[in-house]
Amino acid sequence: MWESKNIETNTIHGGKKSQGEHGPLSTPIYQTSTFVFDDVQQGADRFAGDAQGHIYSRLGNPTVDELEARMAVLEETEAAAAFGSGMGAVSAAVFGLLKAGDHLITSHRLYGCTFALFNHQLPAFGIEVSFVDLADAQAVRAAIKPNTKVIYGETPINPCLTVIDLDSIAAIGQEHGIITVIDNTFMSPILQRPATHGIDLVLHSATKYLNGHGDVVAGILCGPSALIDHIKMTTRKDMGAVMSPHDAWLVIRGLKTLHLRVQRHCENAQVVAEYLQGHGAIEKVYYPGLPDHPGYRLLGTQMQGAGGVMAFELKCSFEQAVAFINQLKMCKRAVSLGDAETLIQHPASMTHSTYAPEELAEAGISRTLIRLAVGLENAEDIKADLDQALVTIL
Ligand SMILES: C/C=C(/N=C/c1c(COP(=O)(O)O)cnc(C)c1O)C(=O)O
Repeated sequence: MWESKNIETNTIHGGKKSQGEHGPLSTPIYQTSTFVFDDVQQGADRFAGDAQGHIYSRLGNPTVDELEARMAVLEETEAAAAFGSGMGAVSAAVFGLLKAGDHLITSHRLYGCTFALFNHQLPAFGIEVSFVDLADAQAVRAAIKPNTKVIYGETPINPCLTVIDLDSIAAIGQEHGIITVIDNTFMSPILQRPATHGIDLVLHSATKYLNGHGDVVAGILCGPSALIDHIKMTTRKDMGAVMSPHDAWLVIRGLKTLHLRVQRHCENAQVVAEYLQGHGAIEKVYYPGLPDHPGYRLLGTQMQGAGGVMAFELKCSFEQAVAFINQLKMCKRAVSLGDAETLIQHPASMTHSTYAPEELAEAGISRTLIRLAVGLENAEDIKADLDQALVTIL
């Protein structure tokens, strides 16, 4: 298995197992639900963990195994587990690490369904949740209780791109014996590797940049072998949010161009963010690549680029903001991000509609906030499409 110190090479070769029986360059798709045993003893030994070998694709599949090996190399962790969606990874992680009576510290700013899981489902299972500003180390420390087991956050955060200092969160976790989990979806390992800052588990909606072509819903969790194996053999095996071998094959293919795509997303986003910041119809642009963004100071250290997603406030009414989005011709009105196409959406009524009005206000999500996931098109075309739509609200 070839491993380079250069992530650009590892997106192509890292974690690649042997060539296999016929030496295929492209990883074979093991499109099978189950695996045949030579005899009863072999089956029993595999179930008991006394023998290597596959049993059933909910427990592991050769194509999925290879994706997991590749992701562990890219995030610089011992192991990884693949899931049928990002939320599959989120739920397997928290239910694998927490039980009734435990306490989770998380952010009041999260992707909408993650917020809904933490705000509604976990308490129903007797798990206490505190929502704090994870960018405020004092607030995090103040929230710690004797039963605190996990600190969970995203950085940059969906949808306003708030940035959390990974070294600070990792230090708090290590000081107090609390497991830290960071959702790295908005960065990808190309721009940020939380485990290298001491974060225990790194999570992705592989639906986004990792796959990068808008044709897979998937999730990944990277971390120490002990934690990953525990989650695989409990909340993934028994809750069943497994990734299909075909989706694993598609994500492996996506990874091979990840470094090129992320670079282009960042270049385009910087051009578009600066264009928007200078436009008379724009109140505010939230993008870590702009000097006025609080996360700008972490560029070049924690983050090797500002990413492809930004949010902005329009100087207009809600109705005008809707008219602006509906006026766009090339940018696609769709949720998700990290795809070749530029995608635009309205968090308050879409990805973050799980937030109550007062919760939206606390998270800084207004009804005129728009999230833009900049794609791989020529940046001039993206600007031209935005420009022709913005004139409708000037
Ligand atoms: C429609 C979906 C969006 N996001 C999802 C998402 C997930 C959940 O990932 P799956 O969608 O379950 O793969 C996890 N973590 C983060 C930071 C996310 O943004 C969206 O924002 O547009």
